[in-house]
Amino acid sequence: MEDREMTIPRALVRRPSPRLPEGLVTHIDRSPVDLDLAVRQWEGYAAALQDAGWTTVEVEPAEDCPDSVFVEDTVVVYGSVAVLANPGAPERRPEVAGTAEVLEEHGYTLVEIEAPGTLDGGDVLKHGGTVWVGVGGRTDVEGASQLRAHLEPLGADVRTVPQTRVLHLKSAVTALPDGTVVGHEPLVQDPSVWGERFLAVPEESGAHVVLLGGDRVLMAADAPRSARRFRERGLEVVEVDISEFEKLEGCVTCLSVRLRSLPG
Ligand SMILES: NC(=O)NCCC[C@H](N)C(=O)O
Repeated sequence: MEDREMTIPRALVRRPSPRLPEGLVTHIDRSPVDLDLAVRQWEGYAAALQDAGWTTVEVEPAEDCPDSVFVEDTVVVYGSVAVLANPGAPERRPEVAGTAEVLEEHGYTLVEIEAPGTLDGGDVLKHGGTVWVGVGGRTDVEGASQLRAHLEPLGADVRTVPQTRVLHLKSAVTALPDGTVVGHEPLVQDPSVWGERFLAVPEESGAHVVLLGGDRVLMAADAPRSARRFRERGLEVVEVDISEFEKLEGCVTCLSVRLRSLPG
């Protein structure tokens, strides 16, 4: 790995569309989204990444795509390969082209999930060499099997996980730096998938962490009891208010794509 890759971690982000308040809701009731507040929260989120040493790279805004701020759903990055998603919600498919453009400019090898398979990046949890894919919501069996075909030659161990209680797998579980998988139990279909590695957290948003590097994690501000538990485990927790995105079933994870080993 080149020095530059080691020293400049980058994260893709995408400015909210003016049509954000029209974003999809599936598992919760719709409530009004304050666009101005959402933009301020998005800026706060990007600033938190930057404060933690990440260079943010903006994907061209997609003004006609209400959900485009949730950039994570458009791609799965693994090493130097970017697997372009085929989002399970047809309305979101036009979002993928902008992400592809930026990743191509940055030297990634692009491959894609092809119809009839569907896959959203939010259904893919990676840690170490293991990749868990939530199947049953926006991602289907065919999409997961195409992802496996792309990633197994790269050495990934790809495992499918049933997932229907929330929008995406990473709305239910994410991983702490040491590989502990955290989830709010009522929303996790089958915690036994993770065995001893599973840690229950008391709040829904407590299950959503973005790894910022080292022992530092980013999470939403509305899970203070989970944040306390993480601090007790020795983690440094950065909290951001993302209330307007949560009204559209968004989490901290879905607002960026972290590029840990940028090629070229
Ligand atoms: N990865 C994520 O959790 N993405 C959130 C997407 C929310 C958006 N309103 C959607 O339904 O697609």
